[in-house]
Amino acid sequence: MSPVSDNNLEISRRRVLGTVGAAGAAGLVIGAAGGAGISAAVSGDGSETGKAGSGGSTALSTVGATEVMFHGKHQAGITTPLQSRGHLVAFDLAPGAGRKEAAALLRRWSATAKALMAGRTASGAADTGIALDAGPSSLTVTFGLGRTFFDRTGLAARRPGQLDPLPAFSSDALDPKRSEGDLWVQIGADDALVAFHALRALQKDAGEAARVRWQMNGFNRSAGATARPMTARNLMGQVDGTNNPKPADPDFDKRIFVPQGATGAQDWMAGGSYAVVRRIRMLLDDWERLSLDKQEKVIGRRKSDGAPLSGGTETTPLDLNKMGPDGKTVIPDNAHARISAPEQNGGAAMLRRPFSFHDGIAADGTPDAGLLFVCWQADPLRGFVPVQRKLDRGDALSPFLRHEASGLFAVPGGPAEGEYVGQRLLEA
Ligand SMILES: C=CC1=C(C)c2cc3[nH]c(cc4nc(cc5[nH]c(cc1n2)c(C)c5CCC(=O)O)C(CCC(=O)O)=C4C)c(C)c3C=C
Ligand SMILES: [Fe+2]
Repeated sequence: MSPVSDNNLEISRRRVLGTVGAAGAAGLVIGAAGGAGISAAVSGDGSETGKAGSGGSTALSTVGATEVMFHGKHQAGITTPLQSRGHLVAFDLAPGAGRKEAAALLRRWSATAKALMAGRTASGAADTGIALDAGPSSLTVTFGLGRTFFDRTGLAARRPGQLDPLPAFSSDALDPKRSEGDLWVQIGADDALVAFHALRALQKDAGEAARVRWQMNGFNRSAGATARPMTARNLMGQVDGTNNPKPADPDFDKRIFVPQGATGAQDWMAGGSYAVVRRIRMLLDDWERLSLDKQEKVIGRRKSDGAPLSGGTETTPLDLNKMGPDGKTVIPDNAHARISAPEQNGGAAMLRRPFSFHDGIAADGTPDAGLLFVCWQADPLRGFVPVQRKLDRGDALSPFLRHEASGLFAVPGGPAEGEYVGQRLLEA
């Protein structure tokens, strides 16, 4: 088994253990801190996970029993392996709600997230019962704060410069109603009911303090759908995620997380990260009209297995200088993988952790489908922004995409035991 991305690395470990689990202990606990490593195997009889096995003594499957820790250096849902279901939801604080209400809300949300991620029922809001019988199913709940949060709570002086608005890009067709927001929540789980249950519980917890501004639903391939752990595919059919930074890379933490010793306006962000969220519609009818050869040239990689057009396997580094018999570079000058590569962007890198979306068929008959692109970095000005600027100028993929919504959120570090997310900002 050759892991091909950090996500797959983790998935492969999980599945190796999961195979063992089928014959014995079935559940796993995944730590939220630093690389989502597996910290322990737990019994699958339900004693560790609350709801698990409530209907009898049958052990949960590995998918159901896998638990991601709420507490840790970083919030869960950043380096956690991709889950098969996702909800992204942004809230605005209600008129009149300020710092006190925001602190109480984040305290309530943290308590609910912790309980649900452990497979227990929600206590704050009456539990809806949607997730009864299921285990934690790798549920993660990740909380972020938007630029406007700091004005609403009187904390503008502590707003990091990293939350300055993203520049406008020529290919943007952004809908402000589906963009930004005071607060952002990313929910991921390997079970659709567990994910929806968390969404409902958090929405109820918001009570009078905050209202939903926008919500988007996404998905990835289900755990166990492939014969061996593989990098995900997107709705264009491409293997997507291969060249993500890996937790084992020496500069991974520096690139993705705000340093622990951060000072000034950033001190409360130590261990945190910045999420750029883009709803990117794929113009699938146009894309699917391209021949396979043209599709592969647009990306610079083979569609079948994600290998670079310059040769090798999926994990072989791109040879950007390799020339073809026609005297042109084998990976075209405007290929997406070339233009977005860190070596073409002064080292700019980000951790891409997307969900696909499909919201039915639009009035013109085209699928309203694409990518809920979520990327993580210590500083968007050294991650998303330079790369998107470059893509905006000459990416062969751009004609097949439409950026429909955008958000930038500060995602505080993981809460210590007894803490809620954002406490270091709100109670300083
Ligand atoms: C600004 C950042 C990026 C946006 C927006 C983006 C959109 C986007 N990408 C794909 C498909 C693929 N992207 C791939 C690689 C890749 N993409 C970005 C950045 C953005 N993509 C980076 C930094 C990289 C890695 C480059 C490298 O280091 O080699 C690939 C190739 C496989 C891989 O490495 O993941 C594909 C395929 C789509 C469909 C899309 C918008 C919908
Ligand atoms: Fe990309």
